[in-house]
Amino acid sequence: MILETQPLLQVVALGVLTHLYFRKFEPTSLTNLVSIIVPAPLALLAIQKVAPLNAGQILLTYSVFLVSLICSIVLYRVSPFHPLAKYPGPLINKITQFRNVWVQHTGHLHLVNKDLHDKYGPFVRIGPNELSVIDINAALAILGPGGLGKGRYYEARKDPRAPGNLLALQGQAHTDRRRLWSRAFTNESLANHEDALVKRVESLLTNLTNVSSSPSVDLSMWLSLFSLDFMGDMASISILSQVPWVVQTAQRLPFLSENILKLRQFAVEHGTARFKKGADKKDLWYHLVGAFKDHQPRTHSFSQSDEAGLEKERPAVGAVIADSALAMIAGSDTTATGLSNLFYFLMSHPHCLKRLQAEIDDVFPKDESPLSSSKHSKLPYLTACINECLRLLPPAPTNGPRQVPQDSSGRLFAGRFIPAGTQVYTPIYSIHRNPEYFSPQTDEFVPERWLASGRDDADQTLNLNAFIPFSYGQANCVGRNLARREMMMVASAVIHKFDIRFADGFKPEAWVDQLHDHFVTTRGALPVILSLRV
Ligand code: HEM
Repeated sequence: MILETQPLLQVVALGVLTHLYFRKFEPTSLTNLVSIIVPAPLALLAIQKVAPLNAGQILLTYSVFLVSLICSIVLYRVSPFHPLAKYPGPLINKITQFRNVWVQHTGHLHLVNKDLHDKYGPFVRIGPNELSVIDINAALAILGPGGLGKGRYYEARKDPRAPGNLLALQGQAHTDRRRLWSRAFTNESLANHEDALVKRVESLLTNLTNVSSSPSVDLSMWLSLFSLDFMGDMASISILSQVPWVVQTAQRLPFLSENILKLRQFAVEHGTARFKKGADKKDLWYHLVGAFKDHQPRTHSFSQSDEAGLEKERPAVGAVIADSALAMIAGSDTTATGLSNLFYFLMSHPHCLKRLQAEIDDVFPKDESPLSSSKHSKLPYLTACINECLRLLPPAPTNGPRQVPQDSSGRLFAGRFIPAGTQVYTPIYSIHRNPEYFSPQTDEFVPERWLASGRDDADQTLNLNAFIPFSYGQANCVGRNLARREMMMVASAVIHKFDIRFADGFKPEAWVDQLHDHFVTTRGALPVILSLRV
C-alpha cells in the first residue's frame, strides 16, 4: 500500500471539507479555484508527515481528494438537502452546468428551455443553482420593482479593463446611469432622432432599389447595415456599415470575443474624437455625456463632462464610450433581427402581407412618403404583425437572469420560495409560447389575435402581461420605443415601395433553423426577390 487507510480517510475528509468551504465562499475565478485545490492536498501530506514521499503517493492523494470533492458536490446537489431540491428538472442539470454551457454554445438554449418547461412545468431547476420560471406572476415579480437585481451572469461578462456599461451595472450605479439613458428615449428625444431615422430609411430604400434587379437580395444583411448605421448616428460613431468586421460582430456577437474588443477599440477612437468635437445634435451620445450649451467645439481636453448640469456627478468619459459601444450592439442587432423575422413571417403568410400592404397604402397613398412616425398610430395591423413577430421570435429569447442576493435569507415569489444565491431565468421565448397566455394557435403567426376584432372568440387567450419582448422592470429595454419606431418605419416604407417574396429555391424553414440564441439572436441570410411597385 502506498498510503495507509487512515491518511486516505483524511484525504477524503479534506475533499468534503473543501466542498463545504466552496458552498460558503464560492470561487469566483479559475485562479481562485486553483489556489485552493492545488495546495490543500500538499498541505495535508505535509501535516501527515508521509515519508519518503513519492510521485505515486502524490498522484493517489490528488485523485482521492478530487474524487471525494466531486462526489461530495454531486451527492449534495441531488440530495433532498439542497435548497432547490423541491424543484423538478433533469438530473444532469442538477449536477452540473456543463450541459447548459454546451446548449448555449449550440445556440439552442431557448428551444431546450421550452422543452424543459413543457416537461416539468412553470418552475424548472435548469442548473445546480439555477431556476427557470415561466409563471408570469412570479416572472414579473422577479423582474419588477422590489424584485431581484442582476447577478454573477453579468459579472462574468464584464471586461475588467473597461468601465461597465449600463447592461452590466447594478443597484444605485445602474439607476444613476439609466437616468441618462432614459432621457434619450423620451417622446421629445424620439422626435429629435426622427430626422436621422428618416435619412437612414431613405438610404435603405435607395440601396434596395439599386439591388432589386438581382435574382436574390439578402434582406437580413441590408437590415443589419441599416440598423448599424442608424445606431452609429445615435452613438456618434459614423460609417459603421463600411467596416466589415463591425457587421460580422453584430451578426455573431459572442461576448468579449476578439471582434468585441476590436469594436470597443473602434468605439473608443470615434468616441474620443466626438468628445473633442462637441455636440451639434441631440443624439444618444448628447444625453449620455450631457448637453453642450454653446455648441462650440471643445478646445481643451476633458476627462469628464455633463455640461447640461443635470447630474450631480458627472459621467466619466470611459463610461460614456462603453455605453456607446453597448448601444451599437444592443440597439442595432436586436432591431435588425426583429425586422428580418417580421419579413420572414409576412412572406410565409402572403394573406397577412396582402392585408398589411392594403393598410399601408390606405394610410400613405401612392404619392405620399411613408416616412412619418406621426401616422404610425393609424397602422393597427402593422402593430399587430410586429407584436406577433416579437411574441413568436423575441430577439433576446432567454433574457438575462436575476439573482437572489447571496447574503439574504431567500425570497418568496408567487408563493414559491427561492433560496439565496439562486440565479433565476425568465425565458421570454418560453413565456410567449405558453398556451396559458396565448391561445389558440400558440405557435402560429396570427396577428389578428392582437386586434380587438380578432378577439371576439371567448376561447381566445391573450395575456398582455405575459408579452415581454423587451423584458420588464427597472432593467428592461431602455430603447424599446425607438426600436418599435424603427420597425414601424422600415416595415411600412419597404412594403409601400416593394412587392416582396422569398427568393426562388429558398426553403423558409432554413430561416428559423439558423436563428441562434446567444443572448441576442444571431441569424443567417434571408434571400428575397424585390419588385418595385408601380
Ligand atoms: C426589437 C428590438 C429590441 C429588443 C427585442 C430588445 C430587447 C431587450 C431586452 C430583452 C433587454 C433586457 C436584457 C436583460 O435584462 O438582460 C434589453 C436591454 C437593453 N436594451 Fe434593448 N432591445 C431592442 C432594441 C434596443 C434599442 C434600439 C436600444 C437602443 C440603444 C436598446 C438598448 C438596450 C439597453 C441599453 C439595454 C440594457 C438596459 C438596462 O440594463 O437597464 N435595445 N433589450
